[in-house]
Amino acid sequence: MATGEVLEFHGVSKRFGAVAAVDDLTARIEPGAVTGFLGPNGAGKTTSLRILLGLVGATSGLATIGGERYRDLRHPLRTVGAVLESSSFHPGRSAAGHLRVSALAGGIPLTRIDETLGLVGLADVAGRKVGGFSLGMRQRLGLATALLGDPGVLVLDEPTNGLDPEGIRWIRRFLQALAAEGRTVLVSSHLLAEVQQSVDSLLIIAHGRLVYEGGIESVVPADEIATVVDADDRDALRAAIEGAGYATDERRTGLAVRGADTAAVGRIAASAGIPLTALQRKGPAFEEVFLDLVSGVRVHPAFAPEEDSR
Ligand SMILES: Nc1ncnc2c1ncn2[C@@H]1O[C@H](COP(=O)(O)OP(=O)(O)OP(=O)(O)O)[C@@H](O)[C@H]1O
Repeated sequence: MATGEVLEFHGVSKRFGAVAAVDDLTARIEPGAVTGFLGPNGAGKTTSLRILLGLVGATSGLATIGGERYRDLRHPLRTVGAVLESSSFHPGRSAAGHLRVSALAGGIPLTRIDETLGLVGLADVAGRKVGGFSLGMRQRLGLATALLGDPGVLVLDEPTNGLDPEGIRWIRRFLQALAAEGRTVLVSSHLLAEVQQSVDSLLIIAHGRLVYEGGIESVVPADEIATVVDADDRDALRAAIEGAGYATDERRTGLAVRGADTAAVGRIAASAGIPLTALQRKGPAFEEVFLDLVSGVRVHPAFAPEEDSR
């Protein structure tokens, strides 16, 4: 069984002439989770992934997979699988034929061909020419190629680009299952909604710089979130919430609870046996915070310049 590896960027920068495509990127990606690499077009995601995979050299800094640079890995195809683009298949070759070429080149047992085709749901079309494949089928074939060596690390650049909702849902579940097996899954996207629903952890990059690193639930700072909740027995509800350690504020529409999300407040009410008449989240939307972070209007506390402590 493949084991996930930690991925690390240590002060990675890449310049293309006057353009700083990646600017002093330091980040750590853990196994056992799907990590989203989110940023607008041109933010530097693809360049960062290419540096990690040894396809382009960094101007400075170091990117490692399990502590090693890609080029120093003893078994690269068994360590990391990548899908960077989906259009590079020879149209006249079958799906199985493609995997055969990759398996032979990588010294991977040919029995993996049928196994990976089965994994990605292409077993029935193994002998069909790729020229007639839909975009979704090509994405699946790209994934099958990446999985041939049963790697513990998967790196995918915009895997849901151009897919229909069913294809997006399939990839999302597939990646979550791979992470649940303990693999490291890093997936880039410029689509906020996509990442928001499908990743456990998040890196946000803008103009080559990291502007957020952490759990998806912490993107909106907890102290900006409030929950407004109400019950026929408002006094009992207030007592239960305050008993759980949260302060409440009386509003016309109910009690405002700072620093607690709807799930937390709902749980408190349920365990106190209080039926709710309203439960509503208040505070900035994830998208609003994301746009502020990438435009620089907002700086996440962890990335704020150090304050003068005098
Ligand atoms: N080979 C190259 N030569 C010159 N400039 C480049 C090269 N590759 C990338 N760039 C520039 O570096 C910056 C970052 O590009 P990159 O492709 O890494 O961004 P991205 O976040 O992956 O964007 P997208 O979502 O559009 O793919 C852009 O300004 C891009 O034009």
